[in-house]
Amino acid sequence: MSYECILTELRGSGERKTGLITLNRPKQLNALNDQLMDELGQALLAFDADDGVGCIVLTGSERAFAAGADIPTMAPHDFMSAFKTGLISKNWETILQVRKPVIAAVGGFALGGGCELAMMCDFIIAADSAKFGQPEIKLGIIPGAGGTQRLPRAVGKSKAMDLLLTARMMDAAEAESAGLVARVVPADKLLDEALAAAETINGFSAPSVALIKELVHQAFQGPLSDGVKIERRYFHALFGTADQREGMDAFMNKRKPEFKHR
Ligand SMILES: CCCCCCCCCCCCC[C@H](O)CC(=O)SCCNC(=O)CCNC(=O)[C@H](O)C(C)(C)COP(=O)(O)OP(=O)(O)OC[C@H]1O[C@@H](n2cnc3c(N)ncnc32)[C@H](O)[C@@H]1OP(=O)(O)O
Repeated sequence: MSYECILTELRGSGERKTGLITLNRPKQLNALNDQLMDELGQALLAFDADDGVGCIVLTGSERAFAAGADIPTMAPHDFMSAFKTGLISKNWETILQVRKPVIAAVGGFALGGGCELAMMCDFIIAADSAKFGQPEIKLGIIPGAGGTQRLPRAVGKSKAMDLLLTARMMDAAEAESAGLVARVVPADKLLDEALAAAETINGFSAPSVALIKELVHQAFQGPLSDGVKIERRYFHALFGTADQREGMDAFMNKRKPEFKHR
């Protein structure tokens, strides 16, 4: 499949590869327009459906992961046109349908919709050059793709309010200490580190990987007691897989497991 606003390729040396998606509107700092998000949705769903793909890595350019929704696209709208069209691509939620891990490799600016997109991924590895923010208030609007909901859950109420109300950016170190980012790496090592993390995950049992992703997202949905109950059932269920037998046999026989991903 050829795209205009993104680049896609398969990376990795193992049986299960990593689907690498690079946002590719560098002149506009990867601003998210309809075409980019429609292409991103297609690429995400294609990698998710490919049994040869274990993980997906989403990245941008050195200067910007994404500087937000495309402002010239939004500017002409009024309430009714925004309300009727949903304003930006129907694909806003597509990334949330993906069952495989999506790692955001963020260098440079991740602002507005760019920060929201990164927060929709399963975890963020940031370059030391990364800057995060939700500066929508400067445009006379507010975040529209989960920024006011996911940011407080990631960094706490006070820091989220500070970032949302002052429109200031936070650098990679602050983002990591606040809990938004899993780890910070040198900018020139960002993609290597993200692909290495994906390669590690690709080697583990696919049912375990999928259930960990599903259960961590469940932790934000309901009461702890419900989440623990659901986790316990999935824990028991994995004892019905060949990979559980392979994983425990490999440990007891002091050898590397060869998971069959079932
Ligand atoms: C399939 C699943 C998809 C899931 C998608 C999930 C996300 C949903 C996406 C929709 C979200 C909608 C709701 C969202 O909350 C709303 C927003 O995002 S509003 C926009 C928020 N962002 C901003 O306000 C940042 C705007 N940009 C800047 O402040 C500055 O550009 C900068 C980033 C601080 C960099 O400044 P400089 O280094 O000085 O560089 P320039 O300003 O000269 O920029 C270079 C070049 O890029 C163009 N550009 C930058 N940002 C945008 C943008 N957001 N839209 C369009 N174009 C942008 C800028 O105009 C310059 O272009 P040039 O003038 O040279 O032609």
